[in-house]
Amino acid sequence: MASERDVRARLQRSGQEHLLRFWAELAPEPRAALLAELAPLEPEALREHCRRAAEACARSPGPPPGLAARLRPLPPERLGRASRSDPKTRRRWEEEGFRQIALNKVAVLLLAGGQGTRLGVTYPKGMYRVGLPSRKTLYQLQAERIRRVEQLAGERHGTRCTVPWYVMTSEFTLGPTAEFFREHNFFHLDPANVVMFEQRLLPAVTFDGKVILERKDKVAMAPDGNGGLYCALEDHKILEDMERRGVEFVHVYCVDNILVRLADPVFIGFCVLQGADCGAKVVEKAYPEEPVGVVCQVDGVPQVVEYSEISPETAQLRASDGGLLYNAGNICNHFFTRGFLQAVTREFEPLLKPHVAVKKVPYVDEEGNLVKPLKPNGIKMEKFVFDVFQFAKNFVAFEVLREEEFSPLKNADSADKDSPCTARRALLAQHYRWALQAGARFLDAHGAWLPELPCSPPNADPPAICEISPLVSYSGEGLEVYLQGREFQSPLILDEDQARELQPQQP
Ligand SMILES: CC(=O)N[C@H]1[C@@H](OP(=O)(O)O)O[C@H](CO)[C@@H](O)[C@@H]1O
Repeated sequence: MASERDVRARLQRSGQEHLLRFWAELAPEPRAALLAELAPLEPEALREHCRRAAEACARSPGPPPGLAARLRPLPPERLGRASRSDPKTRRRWEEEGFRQIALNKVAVLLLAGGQGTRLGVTYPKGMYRVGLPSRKTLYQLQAERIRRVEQLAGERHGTRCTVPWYVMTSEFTLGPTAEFFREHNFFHLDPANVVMFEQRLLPAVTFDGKVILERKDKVAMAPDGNGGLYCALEDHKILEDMERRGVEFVHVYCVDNILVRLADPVFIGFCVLQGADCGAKVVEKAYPEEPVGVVCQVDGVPQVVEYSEISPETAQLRASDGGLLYNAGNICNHFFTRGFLQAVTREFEPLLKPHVAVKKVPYVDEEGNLVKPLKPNGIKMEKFVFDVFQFAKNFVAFEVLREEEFSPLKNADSADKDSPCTARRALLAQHYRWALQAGARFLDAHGAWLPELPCSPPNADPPAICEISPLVSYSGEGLEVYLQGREFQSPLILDEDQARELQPQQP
């Protein structure tokens, strides 16, 4: 283990010796913990990290000057549309996607290192229950969609196949996530096909470039953003694991979208048939200030401009058809070939520029008191997963329907958007639509017909509660055998047991 002297000397070189200012008061155990935390910080890198943070913070907040003039919408040839394509084309994409899945060439990778601060929970977001009748968590829904897509691909191609699930966690989420998966028996996935790995943490820094002490014996550390993925892939030899398994295509997604389609065959097939090395799913932005990044071009190169970095004037610009000019909302669902990820980890990662987030970071003051600041006092530096798009040789975007594929869980129920309540409604409304399309009808408690969609306002509960297990249907397929011409009273919970009961008996 590194000695206090070594660590102190290194900290001096990076201008951060204040981190040991409570050393004399610490007992042996906290001393060891602090040294263990400080020892891996390279002096030059730490000095540079602090310098960049202070410098970025000194610049005026908001979009970089001149950005607006460099932006253009994505050209139409880079944009595919799931909803506006003819059924034959869609089917071709889907078939290709299933073919690749059946060949075991597709993996999913979950970005789950975030701390869920806006949602206000102390545990990983994936463990959250939005209040579905089944009481399923986000993790469970995702696991079941993986199982179902494996099954569908396997049935089509007469084979058994696997979609490995890579889960990037952080120091904050690894322990509880791993335990949760174990407690739930990996949701009946083979644990050998669930690979958890940890992203790095970086110290939070004050506005004048000093690393913050959270306690006398602990540095305030934060995950390095979802773009920390690329270092983490390298740190944990994840691309080698993919290569061993024969994985060629990776669907990367973030944990909070309740409607996420894992390894979506339509998206995968579209990207593969386009010969893309990198792709992003998008939805039409709902309103100019919506907190989603926009997929566009900067100086002719595909990029995402994050919602925190676009000016309100630019976000409000209209195209000639009256719609938003920057309309392609990023839903954090990305496609990468393994080859592209390899090029990123080997070559491009150091070129990714960190973004600055100004946050309230609890700290210990000069007298040793713990302080919970009321105003932002610290800087966290984060890389963004989509910042690698600029290095793609063939980038494509793929537009999907919001109501079918995007309802993120960001805030607590006190907010009117992107909350547990809106996520639950989005899922239940979707399942109600699927059930009606499959020929079900719903009755109220008095036996009267309940209305069919679309009739309920977007923010209301659907007329009947209907929840369909992902193990029964991945994206609305195959429901007619259970539902066609049948009447149900709300709630209908169509899980595997219920499906067996509803299945027509073979003579
Ligand atoms: C760095 C990053 O990936 N930001 C993403 C991500 O935003 P967060 O606010 O960080 O959750 O998810 C949004 C979609 O939910 C997407 O629009 C945005 O661009």
